[in-house]
Amino acid sequence: MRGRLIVVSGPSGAGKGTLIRAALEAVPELAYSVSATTRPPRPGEVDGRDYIFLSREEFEAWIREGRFLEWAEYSGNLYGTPEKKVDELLDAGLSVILEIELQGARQVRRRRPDAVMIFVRAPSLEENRRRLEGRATETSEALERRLEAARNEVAARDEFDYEIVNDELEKSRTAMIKLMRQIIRSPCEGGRRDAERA
Ligand SMILES: Nc1ncnc2c1ncn2[C@@H]1O[C@H](COP(=O)(O)OP(=O)(O)OP(=O)(O)O)[C@@H](O)[C@H]1O
Ligand SMILES: Nc1nc2c(ncn2[C@@H]2O[C@H](COP(=O)(O)O)[C@@H](O)[C@H]2O)c(=O)[nH]1
Repeated sequence: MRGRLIVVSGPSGAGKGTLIRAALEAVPELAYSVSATTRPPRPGEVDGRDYIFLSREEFEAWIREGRFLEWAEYSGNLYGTPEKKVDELLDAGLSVILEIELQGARQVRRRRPDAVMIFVRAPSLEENRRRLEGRATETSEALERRLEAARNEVAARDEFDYEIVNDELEKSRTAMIKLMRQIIRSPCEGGRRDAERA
């Protein structure tokens, strides 16, 4: 049986990656879609595992060749989901998580109406700011750009099927794992489904 396509979106710093890592460790039927980006690697990031790091010219060639399921410009860099790999994983019976921002999530929703859409946010924008500051991966200018984008993203949260408010970490990890198991078990019906808030 083909796996489910699962989009996890929400502001930068909300904790998407943290919750996705917990779900990948706990649920063997899940796979992670490795995105391509023109953003430079952060210390510790590995090409092919965290991202496929491309130059802008290479990324634009991939766009022309139709290799992306979705792509978007975010905070001055390009990000995109290579489509072929996603379909290979789905055909192998795995459910595939896309960790992507809002413009990309909307594209996936249009192109793959059977995708399940999950929104992750921090309990407040102030807490989101604290997390981004604590992660210390952004310049102050980039951090402000990400928080500006976060305001628009939070305003769009009703476009999603499920929402996880990532407040207390252990509780959110448990909610994410439970939700992933529930999605994997549920039949693929296409279109929107009843949104049980996580
Ligand atoms: N519930 C939580 N309470 C406190 N800190 C958290 C919580 N969840 C995640 N964090 C921390 O917040 C920071 C941002 O988390 P993470 O990198 O997972 O966010 P993200 O949404 O994946 O961001 P990006 O979209 O930029 O990749 C990290 O330092 C992480 O350890
Ligand atoms: N539209 C897409 N957005 C993506 C993709 N891969 C990651 N992202 C999102 O970009 C921002 C910034 O990520 P960061 O690693 O620089 O912090 C974040 O919201 C990611 O979810 C993608 O393939 N397409």
